[in-house]
Amino acid sequence: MDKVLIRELKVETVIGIYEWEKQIHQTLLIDLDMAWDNKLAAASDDYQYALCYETVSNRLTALITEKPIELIETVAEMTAQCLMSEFNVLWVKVAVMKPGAVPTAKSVGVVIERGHI
Ligand SMILES: Nc1nc2c(c(=O)[nH]1)N=C([C@H](O)[C@@H](O)CO)CN2
Repeated sequence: MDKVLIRELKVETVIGIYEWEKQIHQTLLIDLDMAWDNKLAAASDDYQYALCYETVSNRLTALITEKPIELIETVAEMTAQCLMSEFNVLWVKVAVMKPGAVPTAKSVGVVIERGHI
């Protein structure tokens, strides 16, 4: 299965369940594996057939920073639904990491897979 990948997309946003977290911005790091048939883009060398990782990154950053969110699970689900509905991605794996959320862990996070090929 072909994929388009984004690694460690950095999104600064209001995220968390505690009152103090609603007053600050924190960093999320997002990894995306998006099923995409890359054959057509490669054969034609034509951008119109590519899943544009730049456009995806910008759209997801806008979506996630639109309003405060409590759970990183919500971020993961919103991300997956956006990719499937707006970009016609048939399957996606989304990992959302919140570095520093637990002082004794380098990072914590969730991963989901949605859709099917
Ligand atoms: N499964 C989750 N557990 C926790 C979350 C979360 O989003 N998903 N969030 C918090 C707090 O916001 C935490 O990040 C503050 O350190 C706690 N557990």
